[in-house]
Amino acid sequence: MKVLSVASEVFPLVKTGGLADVAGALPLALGAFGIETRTLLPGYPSVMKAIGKPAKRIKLPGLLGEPATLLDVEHQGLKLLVLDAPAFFDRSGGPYVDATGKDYPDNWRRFAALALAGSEIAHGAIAGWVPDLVHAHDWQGAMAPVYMRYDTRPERPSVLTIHNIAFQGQFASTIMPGLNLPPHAFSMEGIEYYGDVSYLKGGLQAATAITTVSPSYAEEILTPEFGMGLEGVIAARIDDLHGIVNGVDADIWDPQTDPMIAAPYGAATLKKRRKNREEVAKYFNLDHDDGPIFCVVSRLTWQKGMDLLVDAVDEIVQHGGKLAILGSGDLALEGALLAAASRHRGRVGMSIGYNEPLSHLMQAGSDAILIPSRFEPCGLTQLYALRYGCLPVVARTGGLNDTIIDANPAALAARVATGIQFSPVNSGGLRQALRRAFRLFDDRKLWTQLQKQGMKSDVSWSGSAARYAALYSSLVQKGI
Ligand SMILES: Nc1ncnc2c1ncn2[C@@H]1O[C@H](COP(=O)(O)OP(=O)(O)O[C@H]2O[C@H](CO)[C@@H](O)[C@H](O)[C@H]2O)[C@@H](O)[C@H]1O
Repeated sequence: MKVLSVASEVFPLVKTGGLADVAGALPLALGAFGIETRTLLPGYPSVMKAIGKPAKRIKLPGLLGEPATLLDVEHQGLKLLVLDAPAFFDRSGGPYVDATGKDYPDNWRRFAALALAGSEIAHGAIAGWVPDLVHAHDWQGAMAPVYMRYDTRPERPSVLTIHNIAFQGQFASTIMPGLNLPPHAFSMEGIEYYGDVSYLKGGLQAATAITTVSPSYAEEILTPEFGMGLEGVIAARIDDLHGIVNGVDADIWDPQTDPMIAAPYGAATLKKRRKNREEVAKYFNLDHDDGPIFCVVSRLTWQKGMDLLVDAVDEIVQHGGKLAILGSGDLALEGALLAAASRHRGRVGMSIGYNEPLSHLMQAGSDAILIPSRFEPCGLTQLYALRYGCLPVVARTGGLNDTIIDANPAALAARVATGIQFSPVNSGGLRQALRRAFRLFDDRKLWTQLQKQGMKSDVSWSGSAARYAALYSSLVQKGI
């Protein structure tokens, strides 16, 4: 089977968050099920620089009036179709924001163009390679099923995956004439949303099936609390909704072979973690004592519960713990955490920014990772933590609920616990979870047992890739 994946970021070429990890790893895992995935992604300058000479260049008819070429290239095992469309993607700054952090004003055109290219590929733009199905990711890819639906040529099945419903790609209706869609697409059944245009809503209506990245989150987004206004649209499609938990690329995230950590180790050689722990302490200027090192690797946002972390810092320090934070995001949260770091020198350290190698070292050298998210479609950092023997302390929500087994008495007795879950997700809940973590850490034998149980968890892609493969097959067999 041939599948076209449409994503705005793909690891290792361009990453701002978990979407890139999934878009980079899932195609490789699907190979084992006889599925050949090609991934369509924007030709940002960094991507254009990183890819070698393309095997083929395929000229597309002008995309929304701009010249565009597909570069057919293989990169680290991934088959890519890089959309070389300089009017949209050749600019300094990030994938979505300019150098000052402001959204590009033409994001609506940029990601409509990406999606339109996906639809053109589905309709045979590449001679000899017509996908059986298109798999689009998040709002940036969501218009691919929309363009396919409103095309007069025969439609192919499509899947839209929601990685984060908080980002919906909502724009003023004045963009309609620029989208090259028939006027009736601006309707309840199409992309109209409270008088605006919503790419995600349009995709949810047009895609043959909808997936999200954990079973719990699939249930949560049916409620007003988590659906962010789209709960009604999703409820109407409940028969086509699937929750499939993410996996991790087990080759990249392997403490036995990871070149980004100070000392490799495995479940049988946990003592070797110590060297990584020392390096984390050194990097963050933390005291070299036995108090547990908690870490945070995250976007610093309300979603991730970083205001709850601000409230919990003093508690960590009072109990003799230490905290290493890597992240960036909301300026007020950055400021509050920096203030905590200067208030607690030697106990709290912070690195603002995005640092992939450091994130690996922190998983390898910290004792526990804190993930107090208010909502978490899946979450990947707790899965990396399981692989690295770094105990996840997580909010009981979404994928965190589905992937971590709380160290309650029954789970401890059955020797299946892999972390700590807390609820309600508020400052009190997090502080209570921290107190539990300190108690467990005091019993080193038990702590080691928890680390080992976590490291035994199957967080690979194999089970979930099988579920995607089965879904694709059923959709292709059923047809439109
Ligand atoms: N400062 C930093 N430096 C280095 N690395 C950093 C970093 N900040 C974050 N990261 C990395 O970025 C990724 C974040 O992935 P998550 O799944 O935790 O959340 P995100 O909200 O981006 O993804 C959304 O999509 C994914 C994929 O489906 C869902 O798991 C998730 O719930 C959903 O919110 C991880 O690989 C993490 O290590």
